[in-house]
Amino acid sequence: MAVHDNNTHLVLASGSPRRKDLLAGLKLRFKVVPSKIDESLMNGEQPVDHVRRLALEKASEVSALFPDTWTLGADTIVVIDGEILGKPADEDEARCMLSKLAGRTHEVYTGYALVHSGHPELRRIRSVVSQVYIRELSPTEIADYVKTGEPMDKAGAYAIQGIGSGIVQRIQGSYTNVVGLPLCEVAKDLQELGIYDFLQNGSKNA
Ligand SMILES: Cc1cn([C@H]2C[C@H](O)[C@@H](COP(=O)(O)OP(=O)(O)OP(=O)(O)O)O2)c(=O)[nH]c1=O
Repeated sequence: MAVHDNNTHLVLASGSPRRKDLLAGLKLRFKVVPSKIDESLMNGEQPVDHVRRLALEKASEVSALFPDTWTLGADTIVVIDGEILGKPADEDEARCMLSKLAGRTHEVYTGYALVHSGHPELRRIRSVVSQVYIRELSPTEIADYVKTGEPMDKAGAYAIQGIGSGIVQRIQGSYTNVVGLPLCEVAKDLQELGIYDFLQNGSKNA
């Protein structure tokens, strides 16, 4: 069954510069089209269900615009004591999130969905979890970090790939999953779907 042709590319359904940078690292041919879905939590929704649902909604919304094309959507959250932390609404919330995370281990979940507009039965929806330990932080350290602005568009109010690398003491699991896209798992899925080499090399393998 042919699920690609010479014009095939991947669409990344995301406005996250981190996801774009991560995917670019795989040297795949892709274009970026952000989704506009509502990312609210549903009552009683578990972390895994939440990230998988949002990843699928993001991918599906954008996929509808691109016939016969693969689309990738993703969603990342931080979870501590069963509480889901998304992106902080303001600096107060960012300080509050960082106080909860300081001196503790938390989980980072990223869900991702790969959907093909012409072959809905081929879709893949997965989630990956990593553990992150953030060192003890004084209120002044938290306030200073929030003032940098970096926490504001990041789940859990920190960026492991940025200034936040100075407060992450250790992680267990996938690093790219924490940044926003588990590349090893995504690459494996693209390989299993038979499009990884094609997306890297263009028509060479078509
Ligand atoms: C924990 C963590 C999250 N993040 C980012 C990744 C995501 O961009 C963001 C989580 O928000 P998301 O809602 O997953 O993504 P987004 O709104 O930025 O982009 P889109 O929905 O269009 O795909 O947090 C980091 O950059 N570094 C980190 O260490």
